[in-house]
Amino acid sequence: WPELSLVEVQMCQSVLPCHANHQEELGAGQLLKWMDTTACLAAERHAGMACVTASMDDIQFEETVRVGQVINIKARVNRAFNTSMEVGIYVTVQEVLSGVTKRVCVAFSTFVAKPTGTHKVRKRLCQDEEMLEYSLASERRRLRLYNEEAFKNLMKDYYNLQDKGYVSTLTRVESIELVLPPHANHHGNTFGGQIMAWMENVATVAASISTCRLCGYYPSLGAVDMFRFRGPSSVGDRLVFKAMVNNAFQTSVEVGVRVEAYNCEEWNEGTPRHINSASMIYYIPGCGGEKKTFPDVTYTTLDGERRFIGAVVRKRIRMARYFLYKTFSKKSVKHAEFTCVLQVGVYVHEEADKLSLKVEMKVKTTAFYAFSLLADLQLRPQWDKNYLSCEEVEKADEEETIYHIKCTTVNGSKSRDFVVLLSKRQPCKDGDPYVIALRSVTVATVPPEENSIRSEVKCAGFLVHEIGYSTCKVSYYNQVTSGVLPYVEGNIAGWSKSMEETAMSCILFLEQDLLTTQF
Ligand SMILES: CCCC(=O)SCCNC(=O)CCNC(=O)[C@H](O)C(C)(C)COP(=O)(O)OP(=O)(O)OC[C@H]1O[C@@H](n2cnc3c(N)ncnc32)[C@H](O)[C@@H]1OP(=O)(O)O
Repeated sequence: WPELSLVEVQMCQSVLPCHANHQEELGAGQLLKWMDTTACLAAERHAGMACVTASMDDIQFEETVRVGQVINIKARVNRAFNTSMEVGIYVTVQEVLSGVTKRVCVAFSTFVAKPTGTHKVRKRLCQDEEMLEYSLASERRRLRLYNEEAFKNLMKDYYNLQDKGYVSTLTRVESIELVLPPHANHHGNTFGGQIMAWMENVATVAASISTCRLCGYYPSLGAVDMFRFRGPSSVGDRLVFKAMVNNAFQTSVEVGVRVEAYNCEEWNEGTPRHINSASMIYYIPGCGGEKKTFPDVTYTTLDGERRFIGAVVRKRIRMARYFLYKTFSKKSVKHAEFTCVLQVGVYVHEEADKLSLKVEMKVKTTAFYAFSLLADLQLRPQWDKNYLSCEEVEKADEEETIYHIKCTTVNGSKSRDFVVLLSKRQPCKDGDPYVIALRSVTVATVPPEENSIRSEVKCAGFLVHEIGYSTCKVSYYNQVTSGVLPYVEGNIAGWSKSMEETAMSCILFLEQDLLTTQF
């Protein structure tokens, strides 16, 4: 056996019928409990003192675990900050007879040393092979501490057009638990994992109302959104769990759960403490890995609307984080719709280490007009604030021109420049789009400059479709390279809306130009 280091803890559990649901599958709540306990033991081992769970990042469950299999949970302190630590949790399942092992999920929890706010945890020295995880831990910390603000910012821009579907309040579930000593640690605090297990319990009932009653299928928990433990609860508290379906997407539903705690006094006065809120994402497993579709949901109250739109925003942020985590682990194949704000839609497609972006814009101008303006790259600094300047280098023929683009600096690094060939084509027949394609080229007349990083555009451009009288759809595509990434990473991670802003500015440019030409 390799020695476990002082920052690692491992737990092994045989999955018994008492851990499983009626379908003989391990309940996600039970798994979350084991994960939280293992991670807490790793944190306490490193800190040398008691710790509490502050948060658990998004988790995607990749495998169903069944009775008779063996679960292995490995938790390791990736990085110690000030009074908090990030613990990485790696869960696998093993088929006992064959020995085949599969990954169930990877999660990241933050633990804070207790008593909180006073005890700094010692920094951890790491080996070379741990350096990547160590650096990524601080990136993840940035994402999780910014999560609520990113959510609030994005909420301002979303609206809903859907008015059909079953009313979400039909799925409302409420349950109560009394915290007893077996539910708490030796300080009397309710275990975070126990709270997550109770939350999963009510969320599953709410999801089942929408799936079993309306479609005749049992739901499975596919992912949990970031959990934040807002405040402690302890032995003797009554915990009230309220769950409801917030929104249904094509093959998933989001269930929101709110937890309120009352001690005896608060119980008599009816003044609860809000200690936790989380969102859980369910799907209906079909045959051959296909997922079944869910019926639409709608709402009748303002609170319902807030939850409905909130689910769309959380999906966007979750997909952004998922992409970043997957990039770290080099495993991919994902297609995600990011936003649909006003006339702009932003999409990402990720496949085999390639990330592509698509921005769709609905523009009130003719396709030919939009095409003519977009095909003149020297006009782009007027609407794209990342472009400092763009000069024509060479015109090969009517359809092909080489440009030198100078871009702004990002994240304090040097500015970047690109030398690109722009090729434009008009439609051959009705229904075909106008095409503008961009890719990097090397030309002797524009050598790399010392104060700028020469970067690459692999495959980018615009497709312009006529969609009616004086209206067109402009789709912008970009296969993201390391040179382009700094300009779009804020969008991918969910903390910036620069792509939507640039798209809005492009729409204004294309539409205003038409106005000034007409009058
Ligand atoms: C298996 C046994 C373990 C358990 O189950 S423990 C029971 C479940 N957990 C709980 O009851 C904790 C309840 N929550 C709390 O007590 C407080 O909210 C908590 C976590 C102490 C944070 O209190 P605050 O007043 O916000 O403290 P603070 O602003 O001084 O921050 C202290 C350190 O915590 C970090 N933190 C706060 N909220 C976070 C979050 N959502 N995600 C990740 N990290 C977070 C914060 O960055 C700070 O870290 P650092 O000192 O800079 O290293």
